[in-house]
Amino acid sequence: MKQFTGKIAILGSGNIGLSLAKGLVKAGYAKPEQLILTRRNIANLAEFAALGYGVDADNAAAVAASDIVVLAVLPQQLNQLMEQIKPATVPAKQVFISVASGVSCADIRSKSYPELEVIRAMPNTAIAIGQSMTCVATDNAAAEHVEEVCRMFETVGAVVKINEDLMTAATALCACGTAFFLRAIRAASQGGVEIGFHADEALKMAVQTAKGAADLLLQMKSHPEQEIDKVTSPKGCTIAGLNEMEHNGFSSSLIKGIKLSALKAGALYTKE
Ligand SMILES: NC(=O)C1=CN([C@@H]2O[C@H](COP(=O)(O)OP(=O)(O)OC[C@H]3O[C@@H](n4cnc5c(N)ncnc54)[C@H](O)[C@@H]3O)[C@@H](O)[C@H]2O)C=CC1
Ligand SMILES: O=C(O)[C@@H]1CCC=N1
Repeated sequence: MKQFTGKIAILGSGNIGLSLAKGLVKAGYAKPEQLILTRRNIANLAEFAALGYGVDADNAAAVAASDIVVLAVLPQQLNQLMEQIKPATVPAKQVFISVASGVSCADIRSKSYPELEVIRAMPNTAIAIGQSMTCVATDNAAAEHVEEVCRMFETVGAVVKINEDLMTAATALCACGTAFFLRAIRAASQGGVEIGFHADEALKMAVQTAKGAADLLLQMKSHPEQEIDKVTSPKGCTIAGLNEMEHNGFSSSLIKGIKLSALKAGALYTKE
């Protein structure tokens, strides 16, 4: 794998920013010294500084020193951040990647320069361990820069290029999705406790069962229902449990939750 040779600023190193930083270093895409992490309170980044990561409270200085700038603040914090970094932004030098939900490439340019190249990326927190599902979209970036950004995210998981108008849908399905599947695993483990396992064993069993189910789809390239049909023996216990879950709205509640998250993702940002 070709290592990136430039500098990457991650502005707003909270949950997703730090997950990205850890993932890129773990994958060997960049060394800690090639990353500059910013955060309002950099005391919270002391353990990263000790590991050799660049840490700075000054967003503009971080941008000035970087080739790739990752915007990883909350949508409601973005306008202020763009104001802070405008003096250091040089469109011919830096490519901007925004992971902020509900903020378009055009919104970002409207707070910066019209020629700024902006690529949106929607990863999830599994990026820290190289298992993200990252969706990438742009409305103006050069093909070579999009390819570099895809290469970067491919080192830390799977990448799909999508149209920008599907970015809020990607947020709900893939980024919020991590929490949805985790809650499903937690609920399964609670069921396991009720039928006789200690909490730690129940969780371990539920986690491995979920991992095996996901891997069946990935490795066999089959449809979930094909695999479900292999589990549900006639008059058996699986179909009894599964139908009971469906009578209680299992699929419906997931679908409704994903639709609501997508609506909310599209309404997180206020232009002014
Ligand atoms: N958490 C997740 O799983 C994902 C989050 N996102 C998006 O990533 C963005 C960040 O989300 P989280 O990491 O969850 O939030 P967070 O609150 O954990 O991280 C945001 C960080 O930005 C810092 N910050 C705020 N203003 C700043 C400024 N002017 N300069 C420097 N640092 C500043 C905050 O101190 C905080 O540490 C959001 O836009 C969210 O929509 C996208 C995909 C997944
Ligand atoms: O909950 C949120 O708003 C962010 C965006 C996707 C995941 N976390």
